[in-house]
Amino acid sequence: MAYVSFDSAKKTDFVAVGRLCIDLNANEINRPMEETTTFTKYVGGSPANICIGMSRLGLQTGFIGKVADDQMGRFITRYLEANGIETSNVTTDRTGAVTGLAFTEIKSPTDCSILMYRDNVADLKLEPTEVSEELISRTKMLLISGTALAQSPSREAVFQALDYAKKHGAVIAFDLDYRPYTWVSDAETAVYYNLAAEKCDIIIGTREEFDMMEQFERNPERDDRITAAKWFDYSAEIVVIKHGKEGSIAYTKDGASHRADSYPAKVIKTFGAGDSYAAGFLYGLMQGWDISRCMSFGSAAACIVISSHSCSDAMPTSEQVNDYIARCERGEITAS
Ligand SMILES: Nc1ncnc2c1ncn2[C@@H]1O[C@H](COP(=O)(O)OP(=O)(O)O)[C@@H](O)[C@H]1O
Ligand SMILES: O=C(O)C[C@@H](O)[C@H](O)C(=O)COP(=O)(O)O
Repeated sequence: MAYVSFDSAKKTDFVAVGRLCIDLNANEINRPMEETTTFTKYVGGSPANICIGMSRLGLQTGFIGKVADDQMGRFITRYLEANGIETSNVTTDRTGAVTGLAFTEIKSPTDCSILMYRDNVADLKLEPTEVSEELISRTKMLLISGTALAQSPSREAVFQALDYAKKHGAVIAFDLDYRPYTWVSDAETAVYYNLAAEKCDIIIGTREEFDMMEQFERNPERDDRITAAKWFDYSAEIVVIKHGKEGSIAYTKDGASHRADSYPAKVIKTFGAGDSYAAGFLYGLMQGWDISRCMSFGSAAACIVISSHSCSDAMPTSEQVNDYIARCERGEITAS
């Protein structure tokens, strides 16, 4: 059964709005940042990673965002273009804002952290007037990501994109992508996350991200079913709650739930799991697959990325994901 339907007459499959940044991933893995001296540069930012993932999977994609007027900004735009992503709505900041940097620390496969440099970043300067209604009008699915709600004018730009998506019948997906350091207060965070989530058809987040959104509500047992049920009174058709290595659970508006285990992986670092899972899951929905198959495909995509050094550059093709699932089924891959 299809929980969301896509307008096949539209030319563009998928557009993401929000953060375009740089990841600098430690080359010396299994070491704290204090002892790390070299890094490899990749395009980063959660919505950018998801969009790159969708493009690798073979979809027609585009991005709505803002980059700094510097070498890093041009590196990002060129990488998107090289990956077949339409950049007509990637604008360039003219105020001297900088590119956001994420330095990743890989202390062990399970102990990873991210040090973000995000003062005066270009991605949060996207203006609502810069959001292209024309692009959204020809797009089957729009993805928003929570960090873009952290500050004006990017916050208003996201709400403008949501308005255009509603007006033109695009399916709206929300990857919660909660990064505490971009926000001023917990209350402000919860209020804007909830306002945006009300408008979305598909909501994907970790248990901890939903906990943040529920700080004014009663869910003492942190019950996934209670979390999901709230959103079916608004626009949601599917709510996915991720539990790291423990897998994920998806609830649908008809009251059903679907659980997916994770696949084994030789983990290098855990970041990037959520972005690749989202790309795989949303791609599956666009193919008309049932929810369990979408979750399984997302889970395998996540394993490929966490077994790799990068997030964006490691986003798999559908052949790679299918091959990974087949190898797991044959018992050829075991956990690290
Ligand atoms: N250590 C792991 N081994 C195998 N799969 C994992 C692991 N960590 C995460 N995953 C997969 O990635 C998905 C998303 O990961 P999760 O950590 O919940 O999201 P996020 O990266 O957004 O915090 C999980 O549902 C699971 O399928
Ligand atoms: O989102 C960022 O700005 C950083 C990402 O590019 C980074 O690699 C990462 O943290 C991925 O996040 P996840 O998929 O939620 O683990």
